[in-house]
Amino acid sequence: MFISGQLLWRPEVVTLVLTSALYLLLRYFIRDDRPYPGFQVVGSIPGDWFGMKARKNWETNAIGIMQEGDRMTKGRPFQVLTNLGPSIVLPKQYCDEIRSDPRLSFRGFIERQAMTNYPGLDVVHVGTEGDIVQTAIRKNLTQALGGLTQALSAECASVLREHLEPTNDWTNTRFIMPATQIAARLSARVFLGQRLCRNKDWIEISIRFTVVMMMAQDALRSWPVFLRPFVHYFIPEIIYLKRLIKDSRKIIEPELELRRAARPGVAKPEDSLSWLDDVRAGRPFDVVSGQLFLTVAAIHTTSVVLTALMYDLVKNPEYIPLLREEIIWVYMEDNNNWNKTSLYKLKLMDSCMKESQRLNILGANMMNRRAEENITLSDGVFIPKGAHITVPTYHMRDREIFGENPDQFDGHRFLRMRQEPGGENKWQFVSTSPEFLSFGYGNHACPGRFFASNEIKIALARLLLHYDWKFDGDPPNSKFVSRFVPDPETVIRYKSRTPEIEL
Ligand code: HEM
Repeated sequence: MFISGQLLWRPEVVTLVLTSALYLLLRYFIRDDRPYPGFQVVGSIPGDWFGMKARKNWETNAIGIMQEGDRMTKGRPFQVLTNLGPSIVLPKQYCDEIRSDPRLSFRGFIERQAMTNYPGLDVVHVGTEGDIVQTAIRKNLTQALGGLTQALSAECASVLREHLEPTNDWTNTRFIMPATQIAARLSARVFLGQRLCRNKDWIEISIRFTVVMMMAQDALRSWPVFLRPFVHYFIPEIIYLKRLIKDSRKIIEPELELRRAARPGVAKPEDSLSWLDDVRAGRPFDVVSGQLFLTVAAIHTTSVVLTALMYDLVKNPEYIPLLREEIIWVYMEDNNNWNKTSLYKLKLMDSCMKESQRLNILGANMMNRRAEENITLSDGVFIPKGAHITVPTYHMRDREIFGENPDQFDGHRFLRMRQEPGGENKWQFVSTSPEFLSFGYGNHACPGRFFASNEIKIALARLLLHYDWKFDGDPPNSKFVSRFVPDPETVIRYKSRTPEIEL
């Protein structure tokens, strides 16, 4: 007892104890996950001082927590402790009120999610300045889409030759890999143009960038808030991310210089490199960051949606011959060509795509925004400046909205819903509404969804006409329950078939 008492007062032990106490105090008081006043917290765990268990709970059971919140508050707003910090959950009846409120910013959400206050991670912030990317997609890309179908289809054929080699035997593919290549190459075709779209280094960077960025965010977030300003310089994932940005500059900037140096009057290539430069109209804007932001927004989202769709079709193979028939009919009706309206006519395909997206939504919550001012909603709910809000998506399996067997894949569901009065515009793959939040809703709803829709249709037409598909064993599923994440190890099987028509 006496010896241990003496030991306790040795200077090194006292220093250690005081340092540890100071560390714990700082960690407790300087944090970014303190709940907001005035909203019931759902999903917290007593004694979980640093919110570690609550974050884990959110990761594995976000839908369950929000459904519990809905039950506890009888449909009123409440808050949850997400892995990014607290968020106020507004049920879907608030969607129309908040959709266009300029005081609710998407950029603020990105700032917290991507930790854009740190060099390297700030690339998505730089890339979204002045809504230049968003305008270029809304205005230029969407208008150009009708004329791009043939070029994208040819690009897709080239990807498939390389990544789903022709074979007469049933062959395994980890489908997320070719799906990612398709999304990366088709995106590169419209983002960087013909000259750079097959540049292997760029394709590699564009696929890797999002993954490294997410790893870098996780690595930094694992440090206590007060240490982050010191440690971010030494985090290997952030150092690697900065290298990828530098490498991107080496690829994109010479092409940009060439175009800027082109003689006036010479037509510029139709791609986002030109559009971003046009839309910025002399305003300072880093086009390379803009392109990297676009790859983050476009590639893994599209490849995951395409993968979920293929899983659903191999699980429900009765749709494959019906879809083939529709593709052949539309293509032949349009004089053996993809013209401006051909993809719109693929209505069963559109319905299957939407059904798959309904069942395999990428997030348990959407419409993530930060309040840039104090806001009082029409029913008196007060959202303090700086608070983050979000809307749950679990109602996308609601029988009252979507009809019978809402947990089962029904490829005709949205085709039927489109035929009901007022349904034609509401239930297309690209339509957004409070009931269907896969592309978000309102001012910041995904502007790239029209391009994503075309990419998926073009790719699926080739995947179904040129290959047969099946799976052996258990049906392929998502890695997580609350959001669709394909397990990269999941294998489905394919073999070549002779297409009835040459696309
Ligand atoms: C199927 C694939 C895709 C899905 C599921 C998807 C989903 C989303 C979602 C949920 C949002 C947030 C919307 C909100 O909070 O209201 C978003 C935003 C965005 N998406 Fe997509 N997206 C996809 C493909 C693309 C593509 C291909 C592009 C580019 C061509 C793109 C560009 C963007 C941009 C720029 C934003 C930010 C909008 C803003 O800041 O206002 N997305 N997307």
